[in-house]
Amino acid sequence: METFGARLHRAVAERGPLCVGIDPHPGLLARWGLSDDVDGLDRFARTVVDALGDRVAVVKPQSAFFERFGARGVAILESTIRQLRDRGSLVLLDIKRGDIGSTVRAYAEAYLDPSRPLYVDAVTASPYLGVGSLAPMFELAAEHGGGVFVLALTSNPEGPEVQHARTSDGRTVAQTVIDEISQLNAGAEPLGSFGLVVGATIGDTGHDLSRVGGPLLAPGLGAQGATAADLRTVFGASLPAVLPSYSREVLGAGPDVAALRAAADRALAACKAVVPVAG
Ligand SMILES: O=c1ccn([C@@H]2O[C@H](COP(=O)(O)O)[C@@H](O)[C@H]2O)c(=O)[nH]1
Repeated sequence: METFGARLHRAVAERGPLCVGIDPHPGLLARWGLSDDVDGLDRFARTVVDALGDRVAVVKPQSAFFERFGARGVAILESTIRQLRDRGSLVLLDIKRGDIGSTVRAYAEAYLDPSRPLYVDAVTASPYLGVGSLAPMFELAAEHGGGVFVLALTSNPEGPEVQHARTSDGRTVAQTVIDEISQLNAGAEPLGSFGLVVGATIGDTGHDLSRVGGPLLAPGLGAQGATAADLRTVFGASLPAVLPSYSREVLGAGPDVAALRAAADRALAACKAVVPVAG
């Protein structure tokens, strides 16, 4: 069984370092001339899949925008995941789940067990009930070749009040998350399956990402104000592990498929100028 880290490494080598989100905001649905209902959601998601599913390394549906429509929205999410997989992009589902361990096990089964309808390549997870509470997610990911991206230094301005707080040993909360995830990836080649979320907006915070050994998802580009050039400041020597992520910046070019592709190509070109890709 090929690990998520190995699949991601290959996908980035083939398609380039880019993740595009599917975030059907009400405002974007309106701009695309779509209704803010399940029909609009379905058309939006299908258009993104048709435009990008066969050319972008990773596509990241944002679960919240599908959950807005209840069971029918989740059914569209299921179908979107299948369509993306058929077109060859890796699917990273942005759910940011976290809970006590026994409940985390159920989340892990929902998203990382290949027999389940919402099975994806990787998910995002929140470590704020303690990184250890996510252990069932790490175990199931390891068993089935999945990946988990854990929030470390998020792109929003409110993040530092929690993430930069100091623990009793003097490290920041974020650094403890970074260090625990680094241990999970020890010895993994060419890339570990356990990643971190580190916003492109955060500037140079002095956190040590040098031993992570897994992918670093960088949201915050485009609509939140960060540029590809900012990745240099945030990641420094860890740039080769960075997976830049854009949602609204690319989606805003729709609904025309050619325009969406052109926007993704522009984003990729900007990232390629900064993020070195191993062959
Ligand atoms: O720190 C984080 C973690 C996750 N996100 C998510 O990424 C996208 C960003 O969308 P844009 O339109 O490119 O701003 C969205 O789904 C967030 O929930 C993040 O922004 N920051």
